[in-house]
Amino acid sequence: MTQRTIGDVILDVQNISLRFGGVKALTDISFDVREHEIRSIIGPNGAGKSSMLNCINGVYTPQDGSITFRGKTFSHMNSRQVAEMGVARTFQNLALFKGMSVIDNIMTGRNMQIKSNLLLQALRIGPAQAEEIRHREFVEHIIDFLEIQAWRKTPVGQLPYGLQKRVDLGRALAMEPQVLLLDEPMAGMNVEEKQDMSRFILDVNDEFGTTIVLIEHDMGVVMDISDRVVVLDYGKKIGDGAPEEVRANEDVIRAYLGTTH
Ligand SMILES: Nc1ncnc2c1ncn2[C@@H]1O[C@H](COP(=O)(O)OP(=O)(O)OP(=O)(O)O)[C@@H](O)[C@H]1O
Repeated sequence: MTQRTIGDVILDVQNISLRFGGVKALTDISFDVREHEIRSIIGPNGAGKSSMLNCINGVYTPQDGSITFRGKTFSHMNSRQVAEMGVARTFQNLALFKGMSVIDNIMTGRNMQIKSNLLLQALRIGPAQAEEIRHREFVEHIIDFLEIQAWRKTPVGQLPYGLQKRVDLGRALAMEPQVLLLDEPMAGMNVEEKQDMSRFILDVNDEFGTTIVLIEHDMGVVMDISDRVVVLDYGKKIGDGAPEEVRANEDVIRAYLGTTH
């Protein structure tokens, strides 16, 4: 990996417990994420990875614990409020508008940044026009960065899966997040697509300075690109540290031996 400066703690997860009826999805989970870091959460199926991401994202409200983002602690915040604080995410099952073009899908990520009122936007006059031009420029920059110029006007539903994942990343980047949550960005990809996506994640982290929290099943990818890794198993944290540390952790080895990962 290139030499990057990892900063102070930007996201602090403290003693999070989450239950669904009798199911304990997460039990007393604590970990932190430092500014500019690539931090991964791994674990076998049903370990609690998506639940953890959904707590950070404001989709689920944990019964216990707190999450502090840039010094602000929240336990009851909805997804929109979390997004406004600077946390964006991509989805395991793509959440794109299949009939809309690549550009228009990425533009939806700019919605929160648009300040002018709806009528001015609809008429494209005055400040709304200037604003639209600015947003459009930013979106074009993302399109160039993700090397998807050739498909700018193509409806997203017509693109191969790997490219759709890239558009989803573009939509999240359009929000100019400080922290980007990636939910299995390589799921369903072939080797080449995985290599491309790994490179884009590293470049986003490097060039945009975005802090990244990543859930991923492909252990090879995780170990290659992460600064630190949290390991969950049955909703409990069983490992936390640099990739080489986690790889040598007996509990982690045991948890993975019984699975297909
Ligand atoms: N909305 C829900 N309602 C009830 N139980 C849930 C809900 N979401 C998750 N769970 C349960 O919580 C546990 C953790 O699930 P979660 O999806 O967070 O794991 P995961 O590590 O992301 O799994 P996978 O790798 O298969 O996506 C599982 O037992 C799951 O069945």
